[in-house]
Amino acid sequence: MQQAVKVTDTIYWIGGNDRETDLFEGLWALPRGVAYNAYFINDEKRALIDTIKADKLSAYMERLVSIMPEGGAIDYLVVDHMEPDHSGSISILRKFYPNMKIVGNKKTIEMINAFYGITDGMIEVKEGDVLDLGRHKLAFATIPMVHWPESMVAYDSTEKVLFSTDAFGGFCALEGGIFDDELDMSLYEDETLRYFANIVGRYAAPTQKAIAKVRALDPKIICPAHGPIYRSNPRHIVDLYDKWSSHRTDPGLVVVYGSMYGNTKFMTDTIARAAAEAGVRDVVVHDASRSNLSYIVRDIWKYRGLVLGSCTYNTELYPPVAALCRALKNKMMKNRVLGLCGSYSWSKGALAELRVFAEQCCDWRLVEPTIEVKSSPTEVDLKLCRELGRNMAKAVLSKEDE
Ligand SMILES: Cc1cc2nc3c(=O)[nH]c(=O)nc-3n(C[C@H](O)[C@H](O)[C@H](O)COP(=O)(O)O)c2cc1C
Repeated sequence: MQQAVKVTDTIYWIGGNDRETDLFEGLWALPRGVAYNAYFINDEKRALIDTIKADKLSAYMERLVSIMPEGGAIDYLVVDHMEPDHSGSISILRKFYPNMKIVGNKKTIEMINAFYGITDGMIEVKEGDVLDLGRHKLAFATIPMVHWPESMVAYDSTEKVLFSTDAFGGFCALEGGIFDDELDMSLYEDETLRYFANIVGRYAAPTQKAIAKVRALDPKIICPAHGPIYRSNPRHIVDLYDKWSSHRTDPGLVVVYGSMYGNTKFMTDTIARAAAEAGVRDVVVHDASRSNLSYIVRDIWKYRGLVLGSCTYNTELYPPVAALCRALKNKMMKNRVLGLCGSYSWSKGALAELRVFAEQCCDWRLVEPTIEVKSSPTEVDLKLCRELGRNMAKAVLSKEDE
């Protein structure tokens, strides 16, 4: 039987790892899996913090019963977030523990009804309300749009433990360790940025508000709904989320191309080489057809510069590049510098669409020259590519664009 893991003497991790789902939300690659964290507080009143994706319930239940007295009851289920990877087992848990009260805010309660048809046995909490479990007192704070409108955190003031739901979460299953001091955090930081950029990033402004609330609490342990539990350095993950959600970037360049026969790729490779020669150490090149969008978006979130290159496809932008532009507009990223190039053979199309994209991203600065090539780049075109690479390097390394 799988065992609960102690977070403190009376708080336990009862989550599960998912290495079977290939695409989170049907979109985002999960080569290293994802963890769904949930917690149990063993006090005079027993409380669960969140449930788990329905097909992972057996792991959750095994861990829970490993520390429950036989036939013991659960008094409360706190629902911090209604996305089904956390709420998916509410109905079955309610059947298992019929007297368990479900604790959520007004929006949570509406959603529980809409998702699971549950209308009774609920306790509505508001900002600042406290649930008394005995020794532990759980205070609730809403963090709307991090990641859904009903998202809230629960803070145990007794042990200074914050249950932070999707805030401070990350991809990657918990590989043996579950705490920040037990894991290779360089891997988890990459996977946490990839999670932030793709799942929470659009809601950067609400994330900033959530961070202000969390800093005021100054928790000793942060227990997110995905990824490691932060107990050795909880401020570090708050600082990282703060950096990412305030659009602070590193001096690097992401180069993304959409190319069928290599001509556009030749242009973007030439730009990347010129940027490297001009001193940009971090240059990341993505083939838009092959890299999962989540990695491209992660790297664009990290670095200051982006070069987009696309061939023309049936009068339009090449479809994987169009999908990326659409995703980037949705993310509302700020404070980036952008270079563009495109190719065509008869009617043009790709570069014009990239220029429209640049105008729509009003917080991005367009770096010249933009380059449009007919079929294959000539020596003159390649010279312009090298010029763009050097100008991107200047913009990326300049302090003014920070
Ligand atoms: C299926 C297909 C559709 C294309 N549609 C257009 C088009 O609508 N307008 C145009 O000017 N060129 C069009 N082209 C030509 C390419 O955009 C052009 O040859 C470009 O240089 C190819 O770049 P690449 O080598 O990076 O794939 C098309 C090419 C293909 C294979």
